[in-house]
Amino acid sequence: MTETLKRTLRDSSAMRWAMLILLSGLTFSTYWFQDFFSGLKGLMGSEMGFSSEEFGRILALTTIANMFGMIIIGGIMLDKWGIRVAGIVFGGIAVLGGAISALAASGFFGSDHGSMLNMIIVGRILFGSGLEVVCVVATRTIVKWFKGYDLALAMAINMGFGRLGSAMGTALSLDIGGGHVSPAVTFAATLIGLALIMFLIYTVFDIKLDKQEKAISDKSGEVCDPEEDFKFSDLITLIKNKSFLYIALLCVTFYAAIFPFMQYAPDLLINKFGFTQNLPQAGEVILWGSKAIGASSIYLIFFLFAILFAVVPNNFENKKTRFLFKSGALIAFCFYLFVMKDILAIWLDNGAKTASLIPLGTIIFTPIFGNYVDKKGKAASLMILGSLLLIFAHISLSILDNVYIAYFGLLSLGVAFSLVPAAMWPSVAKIVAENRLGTAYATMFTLQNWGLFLFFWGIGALLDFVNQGIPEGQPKDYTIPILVLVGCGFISIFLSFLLKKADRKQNYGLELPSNSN
Ligand SMILES: C[C@H](N)C(=O)N[C@@H](CCCCN)C(=O)O
Repeated sequence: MTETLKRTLRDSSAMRWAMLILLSGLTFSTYWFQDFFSGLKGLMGSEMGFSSEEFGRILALTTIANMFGMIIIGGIMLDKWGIRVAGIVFGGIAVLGGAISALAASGFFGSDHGSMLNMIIVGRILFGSGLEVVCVVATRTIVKWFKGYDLALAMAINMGFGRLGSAMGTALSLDIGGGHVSPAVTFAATLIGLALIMFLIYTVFDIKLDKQEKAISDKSGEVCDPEEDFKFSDLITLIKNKSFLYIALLCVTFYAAIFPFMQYAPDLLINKFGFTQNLPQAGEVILWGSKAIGASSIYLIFFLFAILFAVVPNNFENKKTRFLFKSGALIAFCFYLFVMKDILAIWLDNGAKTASLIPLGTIIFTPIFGNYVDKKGKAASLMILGSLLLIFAHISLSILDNVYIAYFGLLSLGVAFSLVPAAMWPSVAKIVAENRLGTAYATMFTLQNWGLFLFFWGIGALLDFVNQGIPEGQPKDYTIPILVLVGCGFISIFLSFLLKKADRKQNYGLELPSNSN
């Protein structure tokens, strides 16, 4: 687009990506807070005396307000108040929830088992409502800025920030806590506070964009598709739409097999495959830290240049440039792996750090698949493939006992966890009109929370049930709790096929490139 055609902030690519980063702070920090307990499960048992069932209860009750309509209420507020107010209010609720959980874990409300457990749960319920509505706000905001411009890629990058938060929360919480739960909870809650400040900065630009768009529509008499208020009849209409119904159910079964699994994955790797949860010595931390920071900074500089290079218009038109860029990226990555090899070896021995590779891997894969969906389409087929990988992953981590196959299982879980979301979320924007997207995402997230509730709690309770009589600290058998998730994979495949079939009839173009719409 030439300068003369740039009418608003959203027509500048630099501005769009900058807004995405400001917005993604909330995604990063809320996902961190959602997942960081997974790395602390063992410690929560030994330090606070929480059983697997209680651990599962904390996670499950995070979803309780959402199951009974909180996300829908948030969606209605979003429609009424707009992105800015809804983001601030629900981001604020997440901060408040985080703060209550942090105070509870520090013993502020009482240091007995019951007070700690109950008040952590109160904090998590508030946090959970904030997390989900913030996610709807983020999605709505991305559509506002990126419609017509690499929407799937932008959504994938936003999810990448979320996954980075999950990965870092899982991998580093034990180290951040220094062997205690409370500092790790305080750190996680502080992150959400900082992200809210980033969102406040975002709102300044959002106001400016609204003013520019209003001025343009006043001048030209253009009438924009108005955002319509939530009506319950919309819900009925949505659910009656077969493609929407299948994708919403797929969202339930697919995420039920992934998010709950991730909360238990570090403990599973420790119990089933003998991974460690040892904290490194102070000297080792300094040595690895300096090595990792050195190598990562060099790689980051290279990476920033690559991005700069990539955003210069028409750079990739040239075949030779493209080849040079790709070879440079590969050489830099090999160098990076070489420098980091000792750290990687230790990383791959630690349960929480290995489990963090699942969300970490999705950061690379999700934008690649997002870009593929933008350019080539095939969203429904990719959801089928993702569900197949999910089945392989859970079989390899439950009934099989080989650690190398388990690594493959984790890898395929990472690919599935990239493929399905990269294809699913932009597809919703094809099935549902833009002014109904808030309702659509809120409905999907509500249903998804029912599945999460069941499996967050169910896995913990089943784990206690099948390991009755085994004292804390002795290896637990995870076979049956994880095998149950294979069932979710089979239902996901079935739903993906139904979706593909329904799309053929309803012609939403799920198999077509997004950028052609
Ligand atoms: C946590 C939330 N309910 C969720 O499902 N998040 C999705 C991403 C949704 C993005 C929609 N644009 C996830 O895969 O994390």
